[in-house]
Amino acid sequence: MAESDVIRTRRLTRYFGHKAVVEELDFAVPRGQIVGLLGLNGAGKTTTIRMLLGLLEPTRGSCEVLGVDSRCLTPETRARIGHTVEGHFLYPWMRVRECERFGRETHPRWDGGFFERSVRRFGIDTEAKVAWLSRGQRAGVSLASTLASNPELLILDDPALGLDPVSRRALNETILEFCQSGQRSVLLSSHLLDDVERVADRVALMVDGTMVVNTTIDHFRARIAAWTIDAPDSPTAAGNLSMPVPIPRIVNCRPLGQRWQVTVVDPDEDTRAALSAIESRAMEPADVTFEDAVLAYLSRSRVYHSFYTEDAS
Ligand SMILES: Nc1ncnc2c1ncn2[C@@H]1O[C@H](COP(=O)(O)OP(=O)(O)OP(=O)(O)O)[C@@H](O)[C@H]1O
Repeated sequence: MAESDVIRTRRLTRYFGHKAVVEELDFAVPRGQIVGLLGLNGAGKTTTIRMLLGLLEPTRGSCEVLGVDSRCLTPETRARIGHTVEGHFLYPWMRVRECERFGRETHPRWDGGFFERSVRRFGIDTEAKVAWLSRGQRAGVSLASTLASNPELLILDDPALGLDPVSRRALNETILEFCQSGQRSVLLSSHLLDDVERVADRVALMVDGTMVVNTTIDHFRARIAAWTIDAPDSPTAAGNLSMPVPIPRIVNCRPLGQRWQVTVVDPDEDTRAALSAIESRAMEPADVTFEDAVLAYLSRSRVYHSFYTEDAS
C-alpha cells in the first residue's frame, strides 16, 4: 500500500454460493482524492464497500483501509472513517439541534459549524424533530452528522438515493466543502453520472465484479473517441453493425437514429484502418461526454481493459 493510499485492495474476491460477485479486485483510493465508484445494479459495489468496512469477510484476497486490514479495524481506526452504508442512526425524538449537541458530546473532533452549514443547505429547520423529517431531509441530517464527526475517509454508498435535485446539489456542495483542505478522501458509489463528474477526481468502473476503469475523470474522457457511421446495414435490424474486420479498441457499437455510433478507447492507426474498411457513405467524429463514455462501457459489446491503470495520475 503506497503511503498516500487510504484504501487498497489486493485480489479482493467474494463469492455468494458459487457466484463470484467481486473478483480479483486490485484498486486504490489515493489520499485527498474523491473517487466515483460506478457500475450497473449488481456490479458488486456495495459488496466491495461492505468488505472495506469489515462488515463482510472476503472469500479471498484482502483490503486495507487507512493502512489497517479491514478484518481487524480497531475502534480508533473506525472513528477516522465516516460512512453511510447502513444509514446513520438518528433518534426520532431528537430535534435537529439536539442531534448537533449529541454529536458534539460523542465525537471528539466534531465540527458544529460544518453540521449547521450542511443542514442549512438541505433547507432543514433545526427546531424540527427527526421524526417529522422527510426521508431526504433525514438523509441530509445523517450526512451532516457523518461529515461533522470529521473523518479522514468518507465512504458513501448511493447517498443521493431518493434526494430531490436541490438536495442533490446540497449533497455535492457538502462533499466538496468537506474535501476542500485536500487532505480528506471520499469513495462515492453512485448511479448519478452528472454528479460524479461534477465532484470526483477519479472514476472507478465496475462490471460484473471486476474493475474495468480506474483513472482520472479527465484522462477517462480524453481517451474515449466516437464516430457516427452511415452504413449499409440498417440500425433498426437486430444485431450489430457487420464489420469487415474487427475494430481494435472498440468498447461499444450502437444504433443512433439511422446511423451507428462506434465508441473506441485510444484509437490508433489500426482502429482507423478498420473503421475505414466499413463500407460507409459517411463517417464523422462524434462528441463524447463523460456520460457517453461511461454508458459505452456499461452497455459495451466488448471491453478493452486499457483504462485499468493503477497509478495513472
Ligand atoms: N448476502 C447476499 N447473498 C447472496 N447474494 C448477494 C448478497 N449480497 C449481494 N448479493 C448479490 O451480489 C451481487 C452484487 O450485489 P451488490 O449489492 O454488491 O451490487 P451493487 O453494485 O451495489 O448494486 P446496486 O447498484 O444495485 O446497489 C448481486 O447479484 C446481489 O444479488
